Amino acid sequence: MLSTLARTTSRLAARQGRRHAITASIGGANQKHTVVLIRHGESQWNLENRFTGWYNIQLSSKGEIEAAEGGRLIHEAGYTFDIAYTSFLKRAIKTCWHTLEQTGLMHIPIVNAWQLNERHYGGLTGLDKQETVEKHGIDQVMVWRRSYDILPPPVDKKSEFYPGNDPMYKSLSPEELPVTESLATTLKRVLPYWEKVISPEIESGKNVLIAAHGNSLRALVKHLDDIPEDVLTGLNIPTGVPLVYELDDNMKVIPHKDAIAPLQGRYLGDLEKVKARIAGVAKQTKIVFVDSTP
Ligand SMILES: O=C(O)[C@@H](CO)OP(=O)(O)O
Repeated sequence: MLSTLARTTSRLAARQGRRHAITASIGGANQKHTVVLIRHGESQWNLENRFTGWYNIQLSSKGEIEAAEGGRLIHEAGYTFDIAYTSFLKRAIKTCWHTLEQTGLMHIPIVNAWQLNERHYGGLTGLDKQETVEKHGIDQVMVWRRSYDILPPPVDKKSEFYPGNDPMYKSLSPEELPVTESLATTLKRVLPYWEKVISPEIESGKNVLIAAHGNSLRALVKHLDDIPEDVLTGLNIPTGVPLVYELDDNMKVIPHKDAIAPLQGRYLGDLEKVKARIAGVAKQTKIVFVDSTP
């Protein structure tokens, strides 16, 4: 009993110390800013291995747990937020809620921005990723999944997967409604939102949480970490793992010693497990060897 109490007390002291360090650095001459990114927990279509994009699928039950676990890690590490940004999609919104619940911050403002949505997967939306490999070949599918600026085939404007048919997007102009997106075109909406809306809030001293998606976050970290296009193709972001960035006065990333290249921010949690989860994202499409021996 006593040892449990002692452990809890020392954990709380460490947490308070870290909180204090963050606050002190914000008040000092050399301001240091913190932003925490988190990809949503596993969705039902991640589980079913389907191209998702803007489809508004819910978290799987494992994804709910991953999101809460991500929030718990953030809380344990002592981070706190003044405002949270998320997309229009419920898998990211729910992840944001879980994070704020675990950190005791359900009262802070949450801003929903369509600009943080997942990249739109065009005509691939809803298709099984591995079946798509069997039909079109791994090289073609990897071009669609990870090339920087090659667009997947467009979605039919009559399809339920075209955002113009969803009342949720009625405030978007026709030019803003995608029929397909590459990472490059995703970046064209993520980056202005970061620069015009999120970054000024961080510069003003606010601690910010961003709960978003694999590819909208790949676009954001391309900018933050200045990742070249050919390196970005190999970057996968795992579900539900917090990714913490510390930024200097000029909003430049201060590299963390535990960062997994090409990122300079650090993932929270057991890094070996994080690496295994990153590999899991890459393995959603794989080459299948057919045994032709008689
Ligand atoms: O299907 C999607 O929308 C994304 C993220 O789940 O997949 P990928 O990792 O293949 O870009």
